[in-house]
Amino acid sequence: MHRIVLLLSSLFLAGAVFAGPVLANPILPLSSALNERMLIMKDVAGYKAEHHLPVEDLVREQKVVALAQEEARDTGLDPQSVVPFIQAQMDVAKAIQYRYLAEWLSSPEQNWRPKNLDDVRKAISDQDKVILNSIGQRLLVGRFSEQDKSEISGLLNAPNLSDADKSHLVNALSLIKRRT
Ligand SMILES: O=C(O)C(=O)C[C@]1(C(=O)O)C=C[C@@H](O)C=C1
Repeated sequence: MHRIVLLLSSLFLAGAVFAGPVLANPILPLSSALNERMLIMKDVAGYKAEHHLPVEDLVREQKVVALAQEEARDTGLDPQSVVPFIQAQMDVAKAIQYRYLAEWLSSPEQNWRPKNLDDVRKAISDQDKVILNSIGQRLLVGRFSEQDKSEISGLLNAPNLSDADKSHLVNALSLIKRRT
């Protein structure tokens, strides 16, 4: 009986120890929002291919940066420190789109139509909010460690994403600071 009580209480303690950090750890929601953002690039590339639009849209990029800086302020992040990260996300987004376009030259996508660009851009902004919020939460308990960076890299799995893209993203991510 004594042993059972001991076993149950140690299981309970182990649960308590694990439950806290796992629930409080924003690395999973952060990585899945990063993946979601990159997955959306298939629709962006498809729409641009259909409408003969260039991948790079610098006017849109300025808007994305401005929206992110606003979100950063609301989340307690230093708005200036998010700029290299947001730019890295857009660099990677462009690289992914170019890879889709290259792929479609020899194997066009069958029975598939891209979503409307306005809807897709709304979805991108929504993911940016989730991403910046998770980063804000994570920075409340300290900076991103090397282990966090490699954990995030390991969770990034969107199609057409290279290892160099992953490093570019996580390196820029670790430059983000909270507002002082
Ligand atoms: O909205 C677009 O047109 C995109 O291609 C997406 C995105 C982004 O990542 O937010 C990427 C590249 C463009 O230059 C502008 C914005």
